[in-house]
Amino acid sequence: MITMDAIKPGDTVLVYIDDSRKFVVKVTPGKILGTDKGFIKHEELVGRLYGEAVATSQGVKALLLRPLRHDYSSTVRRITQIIYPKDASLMIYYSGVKPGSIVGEAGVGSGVLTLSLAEIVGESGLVYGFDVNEKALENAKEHLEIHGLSSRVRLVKHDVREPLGVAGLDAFFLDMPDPWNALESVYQAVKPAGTVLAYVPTVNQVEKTVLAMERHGGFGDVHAYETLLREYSVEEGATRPHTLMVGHTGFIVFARKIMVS
Ligand SMILES: C[S@@+](CC[C@H](N)C(=O)[O-])C[C@H]1O[C@@H](n2cnc3c(N)ncnc32)[C@H](O)[C@@H]1O
Repeated sequence: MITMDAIKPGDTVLVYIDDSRKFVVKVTPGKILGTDKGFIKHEELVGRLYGEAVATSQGVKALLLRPLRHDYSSTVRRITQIIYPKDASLMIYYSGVKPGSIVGEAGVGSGVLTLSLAEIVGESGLVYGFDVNEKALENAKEHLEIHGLSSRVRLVKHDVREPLGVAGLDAFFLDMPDPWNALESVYQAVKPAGTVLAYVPTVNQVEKTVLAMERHGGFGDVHAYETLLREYSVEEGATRPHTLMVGHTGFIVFARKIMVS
């Protein structure tokens, strides 16, 4: 028999009105979700099933969904540029990160990638999230708590261009202006054959990162990628790509740690 979980206090729910009105709430009776399409009292969610719809105070339909990884980018409070799902998904896929992995990340920024990594490494894994900005760490902490993922992440205020004080990591993710200056500290933190993924917005940064990896000598299987994702408008007899798309986000550099002889 298939059992369906009813929403209870403390659960995390994605309240979806439309693509520009998605809200993550930790269900807390007494609290209210306010939107420009009306409000919903949290207690109205308790006992509902995921997948059900409720009406806002203005009678607008809102779906009750489970937050997925690609919802993080549209629901976190953005205090920095973020990594989009099309890039985060490829980076995570190439990294080999899985349940039980121990990974590093810098900078944490708005925490979009941190949330996905925390979800993937599971209860037995760990994410070290480094950032020089205290506000970024506080913001990420708040989001991790809402999603019940705090225990899987250690947030550390630290400049990753300096030694990290951790070793044996399975993978390291870099999203910072000058990843080439963090290569030695990342090299020391990652285990042999571990993966390193850098995300940079310009081709100049790609070149600097790849050339620095070559000069360093401790990185092999180095590649640079760009991802393009195009959504379609589906209408009978008139299905076609959306007129507008996200034309540019950033580039991804992939490498594996190799032993320096
Ligand atoms: C673009 S944001 C990262 C966004 C994040 N990946 C996300 O998806 O939300 C870049 C972050 O790197 C941090 N940063 C810059 N240089 C750093 C360094 N040397 N060490 C650690 N963090 C650094 C900044 O403070 C900023 O929060």
